[in-house]
Amino acid sequence: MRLCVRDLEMRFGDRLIQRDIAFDVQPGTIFAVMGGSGCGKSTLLKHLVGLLRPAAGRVEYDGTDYWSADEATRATIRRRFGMLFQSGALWSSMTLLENVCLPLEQHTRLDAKQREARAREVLAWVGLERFAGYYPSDISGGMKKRAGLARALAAEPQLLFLDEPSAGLDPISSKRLDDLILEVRERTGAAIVMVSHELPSLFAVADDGIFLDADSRHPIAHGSPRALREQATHPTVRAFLRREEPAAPPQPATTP
Ligand SMILES: Nc1ncnc2c1ncn2[C@@H]1O[C@H](COP(=O)(O)OP(=O)(O)OP(=O)(O)O)[C@@H](O)[C@H]1O
Repeated sequence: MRLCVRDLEMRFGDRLIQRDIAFDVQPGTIFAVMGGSGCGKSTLLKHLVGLLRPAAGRVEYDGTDYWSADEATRATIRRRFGMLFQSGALWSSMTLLENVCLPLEQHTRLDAKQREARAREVLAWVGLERFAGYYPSDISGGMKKRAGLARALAAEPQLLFLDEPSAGLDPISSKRLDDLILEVRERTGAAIVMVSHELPSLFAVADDGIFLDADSRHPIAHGSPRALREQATHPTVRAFLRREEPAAPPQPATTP
């Protein structure tokens, strides 16, 4: 499924978060949403998945404007999404298997046996087949992220939204998750939109992306994180991707 965003403006009440956002994400592309803390990355994801309505502009899926469509069409579009949100923790009272079965109950017509088979298949894919009967409290942070990814993948989404997938993980678990994300793209051909602060992850997986600026409240760069690291001229983008010190603001002239 192709995602196309045009002239998007996001507000909370009177407060402008970002404006003039425009980009396309083709199937099989991993697209990064970058920017400093509080610039509106998670808010953008919520606009893309239909949780927040844009103040202006369009979010189109395969040419259909999400917010102009009727509710039945929107629901059909949403069924093609898989989501791994920061706050979208696993249900603590359910085993990993039950957690992964849940979206299959909601979004597919598979019977109980087929659901379990599919859930075991995706758990095996993320390396958690032996832990299907465990509760989230009994596994590590990295394993929880992988279980969350399994749940997001269970119903074979065409578009996968990942909010800070590797936040809080050690470098080895983080690298493992990056490899999984690349494998997901390889196996499913899904488009993946990912919010991340983790530079190694961004450089390893993303093919394209957008950089949102918290000060000017609009995008200031567009391209793959690797290319932007080499070519971006904007000091904020360079500071973020190259860990350079931002340019010092001009100092007022001092008079003795
Ligand atoms: N429901 C809300 N109501 C009002 N303001 C909000 C709401 N959610 C977020 N904000 C504000 O919108 C701005 C953007 O928040 P958002 O969480 O999207 O930033 P972010 O780029 O994802 O930040 P971080 O990298 O720290 O997670 C912030 O100033 C935040 O305080």
